[in-house]
Amino acid sequence: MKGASLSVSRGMELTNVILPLARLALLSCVLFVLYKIFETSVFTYRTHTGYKDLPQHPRHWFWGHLATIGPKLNPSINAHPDYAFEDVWHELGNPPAYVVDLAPIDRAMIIIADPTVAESITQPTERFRHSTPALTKLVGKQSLVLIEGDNWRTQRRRFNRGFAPAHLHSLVPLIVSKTRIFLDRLRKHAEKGDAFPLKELTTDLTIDVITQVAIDKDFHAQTLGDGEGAKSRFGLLTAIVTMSTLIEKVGQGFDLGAYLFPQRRIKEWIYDRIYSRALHTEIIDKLPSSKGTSETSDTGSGKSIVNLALSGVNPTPAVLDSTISQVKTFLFAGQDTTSTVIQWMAYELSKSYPSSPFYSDHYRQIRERLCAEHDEVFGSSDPFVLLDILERDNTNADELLGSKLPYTTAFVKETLRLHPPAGSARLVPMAPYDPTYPENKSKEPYYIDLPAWTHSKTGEHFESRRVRADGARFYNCHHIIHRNLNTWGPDALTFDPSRFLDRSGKGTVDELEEALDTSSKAMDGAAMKHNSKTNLPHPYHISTLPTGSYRPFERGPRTCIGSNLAYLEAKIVLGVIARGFEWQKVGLDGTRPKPGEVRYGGTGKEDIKVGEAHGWEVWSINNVTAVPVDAMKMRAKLRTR
Ligand code: HEM
Repeated sequence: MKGASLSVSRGMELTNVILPLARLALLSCVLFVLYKIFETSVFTYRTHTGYKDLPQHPRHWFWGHLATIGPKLNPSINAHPDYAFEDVWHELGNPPAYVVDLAPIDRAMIIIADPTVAESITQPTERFRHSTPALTKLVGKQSLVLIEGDNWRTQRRRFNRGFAPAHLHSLVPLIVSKTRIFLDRLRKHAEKGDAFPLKELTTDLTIDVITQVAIDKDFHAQTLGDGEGAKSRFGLLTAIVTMSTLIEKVGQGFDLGAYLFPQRRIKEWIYDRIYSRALHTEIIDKLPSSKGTSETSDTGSGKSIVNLALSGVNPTPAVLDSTISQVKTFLFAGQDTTSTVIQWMAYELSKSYPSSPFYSDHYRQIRERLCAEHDEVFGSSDPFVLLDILERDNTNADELLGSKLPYTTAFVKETLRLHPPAGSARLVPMAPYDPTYPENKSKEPYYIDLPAWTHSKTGEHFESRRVRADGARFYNCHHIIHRNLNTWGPDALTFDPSRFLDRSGKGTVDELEEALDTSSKAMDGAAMKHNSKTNLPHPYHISTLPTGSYRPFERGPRTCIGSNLAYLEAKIVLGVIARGFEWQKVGLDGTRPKPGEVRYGGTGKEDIKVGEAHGWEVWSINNVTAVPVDAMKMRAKLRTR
């Protein structure tokens, strides 16, 4: 009896504790839902009234553009949202910018197709000293991509040294040694004659390069088998790849599943811990105080980006934490992007062989010109001799990989024009009050200037005007900007490196950048009249286009820190894959297309529909950056001369 009354009183005690807690939890949920409804209503009202002066589809009074554009952005369509944005842009008559109003599900997004509008978002202004705040979601709250203001400026300065061309050129032998392993793996596929996903090889290569360059550590991504060492279930390399699949993607709208079932967040948290801990060990171990020397390294170079960033700095816990965040960003941003460029270069080369459905003399001549340049600079005896030359003596790597290879540089640039791996997403807090950015102090509305434009279908002319656009997300859609016929001319969709050569056909990256600046100053920013009598290698040559027409690495203060490294890697690899191999794009089943037949490289039924609709062989999907849908399945054959 006594025992029974004891358990009753214990039960009552428990009820007394649990009930108030349950009530509190319920109240919090109700308050949270009410807050969300309030926030959504504010956005819905403001976006419906605020952006009415921007070109757009007809809008539903409550659902905005969700009914018309939402289905095109459905993540189950296995294609990057850029294609949907491009479709809508054509439907609207190719305006300089237009609005996609996703309220009440998500913030409105202003899609930018015109270089001058893109420039206004990314150049410094009085309100945003380092350009409009970034929006990209990336690993680590302290990531260079996410931080703002003076914090960003200090971090960027610390790391700029490690990405400067002079420093990177000193690392050429190291990049070459990694490229040799890549070459061996390619050779094996060529000997077997099998169809293989090129992405596996290129991503392993870029991971090897970026880990070595950033922290001076060789993780042997190219030689480790799956499940071994850093590629084991909880290894660093697995964490890098897994994290990139978990990051929230801009342009995919509100994900109810992620809200209700937070498994993804938990997985993200676990892999982030693994990632941070492994890097912590690497970075702390290499601190002078840990081993009594600052020159510890796998390669003995002691010149990693982290070493340079930490030299002369007091390594406080805050400094180390932020350093780890930056390294995480470099490891993430430095592999997929460059890997993708290499894949598209091989794809563009494949069009120069008769087995491609897109084969023409135009593509064959491009390849011949590229290979002739390599023959001239490196000698024609052995297609891979450039690796020996660059490894032996890197004192003139600058000249060899720069001014001596103008066509190679132009080829890489043109690949980045037609296949940009990333756009740029920015966000302006809403004035006078933004519930999601209460710290925003500005009470001023934000405006963008739309240049005059003519509707491509109706011919209707619209004068330039100033449009209120605060609270919106801006998306500089590099995919559209780089394919804009108004800017790049009628052959904008054709791969042609000559757009980037100077008059003599010999130009360096630096000279070209200079040409860009000079032309912009001389040109008043407006679209140019293209004079076919000028002596330029292409009628819509880069030097005749408005400032900011070409922006694969974005422009302004927050331009990509890794662009020099990406160019360097891409040019060395192009030197190997252009002369050394014959490329053939194949479908997922690896079979060879019949002459004139277009093969699709998708992953399922939906993909095939997407590809068929556009006549594409391969296209991009959204993996935070844009990556080829089928991991670029190819066949490679050793070239005989
Ligand atoms: C072909 C290769 C690459 C492309 C196309 C590319 C593209 C871009 C773009 C478009 C941005 C601007 C993002 C925005 O405004 O939201 C950016 C920023 C950035 N990229 Fe790259 N990137 C490449 C390679 C790399 C490499 C190799 C690294 C590092 C090792 C890197 C590190 C970064 C970082 C840290 C930022 C942020 C810079 C800042 O805000 O100060 N990227 N990149």
